[in-house]
Amino acid sequence: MTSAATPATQPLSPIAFLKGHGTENDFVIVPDPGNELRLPASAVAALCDRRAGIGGDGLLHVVRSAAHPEARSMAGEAEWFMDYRNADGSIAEMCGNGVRVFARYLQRAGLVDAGDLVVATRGGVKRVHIGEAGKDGRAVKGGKGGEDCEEGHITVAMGRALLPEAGATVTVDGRSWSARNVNMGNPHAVVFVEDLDHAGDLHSAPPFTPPSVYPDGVNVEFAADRGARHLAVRVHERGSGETRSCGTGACAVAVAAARRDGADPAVTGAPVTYLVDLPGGRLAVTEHPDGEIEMTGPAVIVAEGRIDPAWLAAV
Ligand SMILES: N[C@@H](CCC[C@H](N)C(=O)O)C(=O)O
Repeated sequence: MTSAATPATQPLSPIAFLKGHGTENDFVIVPDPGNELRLPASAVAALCDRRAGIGGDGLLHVVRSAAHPEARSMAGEAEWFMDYRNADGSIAEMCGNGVRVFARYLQRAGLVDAGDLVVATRGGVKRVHIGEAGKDGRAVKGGKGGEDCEEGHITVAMGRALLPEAGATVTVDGRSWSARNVNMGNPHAVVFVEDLDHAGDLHSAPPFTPPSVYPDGVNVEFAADRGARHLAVRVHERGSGETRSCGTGACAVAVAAARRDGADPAVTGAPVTYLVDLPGGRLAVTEHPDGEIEMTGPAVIVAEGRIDPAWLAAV
């Protein structure tokens, strides 16, 4: 995680924001096409504060790629850059639920239509497909907020997973498990447990992971089998704490489960799909023989409003 480069002054007029979520992983969305806002870590943390701010697991800063130093090189491919921040203000490479909500915002704002688009992220350019209401064959049935999602589900080509050989140990409240190390652009430690309650109270006892293996921190997923290619997951996110869902985490769990189950698509030549149930809803994750991972789920905008610029400048 690094710190953000931001302009020195804040505009004085009210700043537009929206609030949205994907399987209850919730975000403050701040449209800023020209990258004119000053959003240091303290401002992001204040906006994401659930009592003194708007509240969210993270913030989606919506910027034209050409206007952001970290995205300029992707501007020829992708017009929009998802400048993603965790709730504590730290920067992450990728956010799977965030990129669906980001696409939903672009659609709602009339900046893109349903169908295919590309979004620039710190983890590279991601291909996104916005399904049309009621007729998209990729809809995930049975998920909370799933089939009822008005505007259709959104599928993201998340890229390939890296599976470093070096494993790690995850410790919660004196109990330890060996974890599978999976990188989805951002780091994940996946632990298989028999019962998700074994992860305990992740708020008061967050997981400990060795800094020698994860010097920049890590997202930790606890996964339990629910049936054939069907998993239930709880997640403790780097920079945000326990959240109700994590898209990159669901992908990491699905890949780790496929390797555990001897279902590596690169070997079998057949795609493999896992349903991943998180406290906030269901995601479907498909790994293809070329290694590409597709994640499908809902994305909802719930509100929009204005931020007081004087308040933001003072936090
Ligand atoms: N909730 C996200 C992941 C957000 C970033 C993560 N906390 C990190 O620091 O890597 C998702 O849906 O993938």
